[in-house]
Amino acid sequence: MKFSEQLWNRITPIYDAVLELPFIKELTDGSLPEEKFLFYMKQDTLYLADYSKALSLAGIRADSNDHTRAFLNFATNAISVERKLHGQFYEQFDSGVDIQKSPTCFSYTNFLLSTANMSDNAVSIAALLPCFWIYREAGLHIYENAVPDNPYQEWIDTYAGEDFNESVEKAIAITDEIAGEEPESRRREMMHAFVRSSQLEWMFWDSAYQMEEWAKQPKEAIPA
Ligand SMILES: Cc1ncc(CO)c(N)n1
Ligand SMILES: Cc1ncsc1CCO
Repeated sequence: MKFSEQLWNRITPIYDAVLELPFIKELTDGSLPEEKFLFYMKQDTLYLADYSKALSLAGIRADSNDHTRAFLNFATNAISVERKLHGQFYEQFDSGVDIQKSPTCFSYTNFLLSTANMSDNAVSIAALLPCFWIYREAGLHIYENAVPDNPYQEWIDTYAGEDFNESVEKAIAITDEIAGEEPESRRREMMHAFVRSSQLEWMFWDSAYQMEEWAKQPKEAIPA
C-alpha cells in the first residue's frame, strides 16, 4: 500500500467528522450565516499568508529542483487564491481584515511554521499535505451536494476544480516519493504530523462556526 494511502486511512475518522461539522453542512445547503463565513474567510487570509511561507520553506529545503519548483509554485498559488477568493468575498460582504488570529488559527500556523523550520523536510511536507488533500475531498463532497444558487459557490468551485486537483495530486506524489527514501522512524514522524494537521483542519472549521475567541483574561493582563 502506498504511504499516502496509509496516511489517508489513518485520518478517515477525522475526515468523516469534518463532513459532520455544522460549518460544512450549512456551507453545502447554503444556510451558513454570513458572519460565520466571513469569520472563516478572515482567519483563512491570516492562515494562507503563513501557509504560503511554510510551503516556500519546504521548497527551499527540498533536495530536487522538481520539488523546489512544485512547492514554490504551491506557495504563489496559495497567495493567488487568497487574493482572488477572499478579495471577492470581502467586497461582497463589505468588510476587510482587521483582526488577530483565533486560538486555532494561531495553533495551526505555528505548528506549520515551526515544523517547516525545525523538523526534517519530509515531516514538514507531511504536515502541509492535509491542507491540500482534505480541502479537495471536502470541496468535491460539497460540490456534489451543494444546493443550486449556493452563495458560497465561488469557494466551492475553487477547491473542487481541476487546477486545485492537479496541485493535490502533485503534493501526494511528492510525499510518496520522499517517504520511500526515509527510514521507518521518519515515516512515523510524517504520519504524526499528517494526523496533527488533519485535527487542526477539523478545528479550523469548527472554530469558525463557533467564532472562537481567546479565553477571557483580566484587561490589565492583555498587552495593548
Ligand atoms: C485552513 C485551511 N486549510 C487548507 C486550505 C487550502 O489549502 C485553506 N485555504 N485553509
Ligand atoms: C494548498 C493550496 N491551498 C490553496 S492554493 C494551494 C496551492 C495549490 O497549488
